[in-house]
Amino acid sequence: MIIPFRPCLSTSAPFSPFRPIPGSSTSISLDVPIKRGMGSIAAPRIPVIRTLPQLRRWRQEARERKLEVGVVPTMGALHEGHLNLVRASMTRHPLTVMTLFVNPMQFAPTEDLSSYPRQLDRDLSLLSTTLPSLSTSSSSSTNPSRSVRGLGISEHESFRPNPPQSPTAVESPLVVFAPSPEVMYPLKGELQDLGRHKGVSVDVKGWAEVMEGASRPQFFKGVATVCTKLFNAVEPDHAYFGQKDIQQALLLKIMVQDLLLSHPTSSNLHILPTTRAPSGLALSSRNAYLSKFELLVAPVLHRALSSAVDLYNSTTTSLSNEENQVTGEDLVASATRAILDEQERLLSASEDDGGGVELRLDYVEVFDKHTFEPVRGKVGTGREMVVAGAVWVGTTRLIDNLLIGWEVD
Ligand SMILES: Nc1ncnc2c1ncn2[C@@H]1O[C@H](COP(=O)(O)OP(=O)(O)OP(=O)(O)O)[C@@H](O)[C@H]1O
Ligand SMILES: CC(C)(CO)[C@@H](O)C(=O)[O-]
Ligand code: BAL
Repeated sequence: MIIPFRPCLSTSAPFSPFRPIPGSSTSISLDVPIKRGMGSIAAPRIPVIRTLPQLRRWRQEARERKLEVGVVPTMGALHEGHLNLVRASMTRHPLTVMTLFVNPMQFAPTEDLSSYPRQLDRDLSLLSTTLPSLSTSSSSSTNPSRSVRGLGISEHESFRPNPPQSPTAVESPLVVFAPSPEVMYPLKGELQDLGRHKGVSVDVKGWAEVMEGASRPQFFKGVATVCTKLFNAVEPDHAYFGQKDIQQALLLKIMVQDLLLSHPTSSNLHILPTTRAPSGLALSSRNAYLSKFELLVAPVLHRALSSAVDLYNSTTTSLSNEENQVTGEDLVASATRAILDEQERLLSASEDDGGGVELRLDYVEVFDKHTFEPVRGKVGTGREMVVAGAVWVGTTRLIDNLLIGWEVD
């Protein structure tokens, strides 16, 4: 997808990510290790913000300079799907904050909080590939500063040049906010067993109990709570979420509308398309749990959802008679059939074809984009719907969805 460039708010000249913002003693700078010699290329480094006071100073400075801020909330273990969200935000706004926080509150005590992949070094080096390399020469002006000037924001260890060579201070279009659980939940206490949790939580009743919420009853309370906190902390002008977690993104739009949030507003909370592997499998941090044999089976979810969309498309385009139109039940049955067929195939398949892999259907559903109600009876045309599902491949739970009648940003 090509994301159109939109001019940044109130900047008098087009924003250049590497153009220093003049006149500040507390600007965020990004130091760049460079090789000596003409025209060498350097990998930029990403400033990491750990505390609320640091974040607030950084945000205040952005506000004073009228620089728009986009936020990309994540739990880390980054992949190309996350990077596409960051690229979109960086294309549209002069400053982007990626948040990296594995949020205990959205994991039930039985879920995978302790094993969830945490790999900050790798995440930072992947993120640095989203920043343009700086082409420079040995005659570049040098600035010995190697921290983010004035704000006490450190660069991550792995990004310190060793040995330091002529670092050049530049403004960073991208910073990472990686808070500890104590920063995000200052009352501390129980965060997973919500029956014993003391403190604030945010409940989006009526939208949080169905589909993903039916399978993961505390998931959306945890997501809504942490995103409210992240939005309060970052005060983003815009926020970016992935279609892969479509119910989450739509529910957060409803939440910011109902809480009257202004940073971001509901219309500035953007949903971007799912990034997929060539097999169709939606990229997901949890794909790292899959064995090579399970990876052969995992794309079945996308195939199953595609079969429902194909059925919808074939009936709405070929049949003018409303009597013959497809029903929500038909779409669910089509996707379910594809999963059951794969289960049957696996019973007699060789190991190299996924034989021995356990595949279980959690749910497949067609739901209305606006109400989250399951679609039943004749689907008709012009309705905005989501075909969504979840499967277990071995001990890993995977989700995916496709849209009917509408598109994301
Ligand atoms: N394949 C993808 N394409 C586009 N956006 C994605 C993709 N995967 C995740 N995202 C988005 O990235 C943001 C952060 O998601 P998160 O850190 O949970 O990663 P994840 O891959 O979804 O992890 P998990 O496997 O735990 O679900 C969310 O808005 C999510 O929808
Ligand atoms: C939105 C989110 C970062 C909240 O923890 C998480 O649910 C995710 O990564 O999708
Ligand atoms: N991508 C949503 C985060 C979760 O599954 O916990």
